[in-house]
Amino acid sequence: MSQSPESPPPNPGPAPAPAGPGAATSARPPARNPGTALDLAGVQATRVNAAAVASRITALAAARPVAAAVRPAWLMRAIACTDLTTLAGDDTPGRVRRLCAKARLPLSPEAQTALGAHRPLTTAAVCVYHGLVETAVRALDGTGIAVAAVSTGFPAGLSPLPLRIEEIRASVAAGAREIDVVITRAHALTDNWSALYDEIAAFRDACGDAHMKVILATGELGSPTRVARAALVAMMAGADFVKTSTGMEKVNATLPAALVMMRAIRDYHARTGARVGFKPAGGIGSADEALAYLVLLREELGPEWMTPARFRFGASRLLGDIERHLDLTLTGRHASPDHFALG
Ligand SMILES: O=C[C@H](O)COP(=O)(O)O
Repeated sequence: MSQSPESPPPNPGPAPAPAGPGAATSARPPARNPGTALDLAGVQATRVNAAAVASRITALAAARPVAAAVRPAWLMRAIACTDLTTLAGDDTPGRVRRLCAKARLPLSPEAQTALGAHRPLTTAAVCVYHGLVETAVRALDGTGIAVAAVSTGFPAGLSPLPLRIEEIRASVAAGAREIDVVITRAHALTDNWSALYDEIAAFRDACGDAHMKVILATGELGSPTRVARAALVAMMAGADFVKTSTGMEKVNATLPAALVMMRAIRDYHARTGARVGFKPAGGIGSADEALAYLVLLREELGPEWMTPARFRFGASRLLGDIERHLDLTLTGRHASPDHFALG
């Protein structure tokens, strides 16, 4: 198993996606990744050429941008694929309820109509710490918007394993339909792939019917090869999504890390037929960044991944910037930076 970012598919530029704004905000993937046995030889054989990754990302930046005519549809797709997140020490039930109100109505009905949305637009999920899961579940009741909980001693993931597993179970019992788990980085950093596999498999078992996103903390893994190997191990252990970052590392989501993870997802799909989702998270705050990730996603994994079932942004600030962009499209005037503060 090897990645070959040095030979990317031809770059067609971002052909306008019939984004179907507001489409399918159901947060549940159509089928889960059952996982496989740990293929240690396959993991160890995986190597990534960092220079080739960099050159692919440079080429992407130089390609033509998403055409102005279809930017609103792409940006509404970004909203539909967002896990609207608050993960702060001073989170309160009131803040989470306001965030949930924003998740239910990320753009005004008038704006949605003017932008051509075919059905009501919502975010895919609201992502909170365990202690606020019940508040979010109540606030989102009847909407179909999932509550995602960060569990397993987020963000460092260094609490005792039984406590991390218990935290997952508690979040599921409280109503979380999605669980974002963090890996023990030391397992990846010491090439202890079997320990990493066992840990993630135990997390998956504790998740039960809740879908599991595995956070690799790519900024702490040291090399793209290690990112690719960790992503593969996570998928073999049953990850429904692989996610870049907690938002708390010094380096969070990056396009190079995203490319490496998308290629790992592609490899895994080719080997098993399972379509694992991808979630870039941490530090993604602008509409232009969101478009860059969506273009990369479309080129690397194809349009069938451009759905909340297989793609999410983990973001606390992104929605505000997308709103400003869409407002500019509609009014021709720039809103003040704090006009769309929440989200
Ligand atoms: O999982 C999501 C991240 O924690 C969000 O990070 P952010 O606050 O930098 O957008």
